[in-house]
Amino acid sequence: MHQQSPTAGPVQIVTITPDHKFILDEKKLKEILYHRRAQGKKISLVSIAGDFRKGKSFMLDFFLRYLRAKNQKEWIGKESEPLKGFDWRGGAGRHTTGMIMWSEPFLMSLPNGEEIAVLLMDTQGTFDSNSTVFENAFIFALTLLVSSVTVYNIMHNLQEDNLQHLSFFAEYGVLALDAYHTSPFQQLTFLVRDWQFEYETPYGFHGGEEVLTNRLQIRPNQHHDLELVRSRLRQCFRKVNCFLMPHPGLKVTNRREFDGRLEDIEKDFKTQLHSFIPELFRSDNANFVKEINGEQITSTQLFEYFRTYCAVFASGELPSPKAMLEATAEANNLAAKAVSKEFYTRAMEQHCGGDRPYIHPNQLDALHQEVHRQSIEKFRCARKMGGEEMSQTYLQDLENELAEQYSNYKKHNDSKNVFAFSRTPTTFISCMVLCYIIAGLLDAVWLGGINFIFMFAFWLCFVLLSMWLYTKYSGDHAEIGEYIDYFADVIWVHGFHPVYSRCIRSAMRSVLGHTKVE
Ligand SMILES: Nc1nc2c(ncn2[C@@H]2O[C@H](COP(=O)(O)OP(=O)(O)OP(=O)(O)O)[C@@H](O)[C@H]2O)c(=O)[nH]1
Ligand SMILES: [Mg+2]
Repeated sequence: MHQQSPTAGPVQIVTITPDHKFILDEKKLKEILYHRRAQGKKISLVSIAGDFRKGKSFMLDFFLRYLRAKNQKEWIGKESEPLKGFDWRGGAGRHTTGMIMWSEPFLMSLPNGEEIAVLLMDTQGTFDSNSTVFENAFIFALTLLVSSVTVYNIMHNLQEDNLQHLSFFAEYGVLALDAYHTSPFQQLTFLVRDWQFEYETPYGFHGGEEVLTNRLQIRPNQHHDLELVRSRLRQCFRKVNCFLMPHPGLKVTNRREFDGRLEDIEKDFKTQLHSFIPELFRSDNANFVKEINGEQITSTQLFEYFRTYCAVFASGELPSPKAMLEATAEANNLAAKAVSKEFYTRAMEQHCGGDRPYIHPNQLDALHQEVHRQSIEKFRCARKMGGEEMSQTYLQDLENELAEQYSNYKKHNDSKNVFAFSRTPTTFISCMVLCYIIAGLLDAVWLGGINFIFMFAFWLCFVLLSMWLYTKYSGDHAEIGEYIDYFADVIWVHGFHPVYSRCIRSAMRSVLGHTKVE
């Protein structure tokens, strides 16, 4: 795990307006997901969702401490240190609004040594008096869709309404399961706060599993809806588990001046934090890395999913599970396209980016052909949802975008060619002068018979130079101009340049008076 910069902090990526519309801040989200530390890496997004005023942001700050401490045993911090990071506070009015992500990814290693980027996200609490049903559903849906691990924070007990809340997603999940044979959601962890029945069921994951099994049991004569949610939940979430957390103590809940310091928190709570958080961030958990359609995705892809899902929800109504499935397929193609385009850009930047010198147009073209081929191949090989027809549309888009990028690289490369622009006429004029002098000298020593060779070279240079001038100033037959440039390059590199460098070196030797100038 890497050191975070001192400016790292919470960033609002989704804002909810007073008229209950939401706005995705693509620029800020892009800054996080395209952070240099996350580039090209697989991603894990751990989020927390649930009712308002139930200690979600507070809990996230402990996640933050764990990730910052780089696996140290004493990750939980000092006894008198205030708890900071995602904003949390006491009181009855809701605090977090929209969706908030930590500005920098954390790095973790998978058991096979591969580094992945881990992100944290806080969400607006549901069911406060200001938010609408759609708002709640939107927050919850988007969180589940983009996260690899969602912590569903609930108070006191796992109740029927908590399960009902998930019924819509279960329906979508089953649809996706039928269509693509892979479960769309990964890990759902119920986190029961203030568990009061420790005498009956112990704190921790073991107790949680007991409660969960009990609640998910299908009983005879149960209402059809209740039965459906239960049967589907385990099907469409790849992992569902539950953790029972003790009450943190009265100083935490009742004191206005409580600032999150550990010395004010009950020992039981701290002990359970030690068992909950390291387990939640276990990198050998198969569901830790975000997957869509059975493929582990990178941060670039996640960005496309975010955008597409937000566009689907923009109508202001919760879309049907079928529409969500279509959106996922669309996002899946968009993400594959983004990865291929990123590959193309990165490879081209390496060879002809802003800080690279001018390269010959033929060389640039050969580079483009090869990188383009690989980029298209990458798109074709990516697992895509939505069938061949949908993927063809996106392939065409990719082709167009790559062609546009190539034309920009060409223009940029040409603009670096100031010297090369003057090199062609300089070379030809020098050749002509040289040929003319040699022909004159030969004439003077009565060897005029072989003059025709030099006069031929003279006129050849003259014709090439005229043609070159014509192509440059008229803009016609640009490829002929490029060939002439190439020919002049060859003469320059193999003829003039070595002679010229040798002259400079010997001139320097004679000026400096020693022989070791290279
Ligand atoms: N009862 C109880 N209170 C807690 C717990 N953890 C933190 N709190 C307190 O709950 C209050 C709200 O904490 P936040 O983290 O801001 O809660 P939140 O769920 O993020 O609230 P919203 O952002 O408004 O949705 C604070 O006073 C915390 O001290 C807990 O486990 N149980
Ligand atoms: Mg909060």
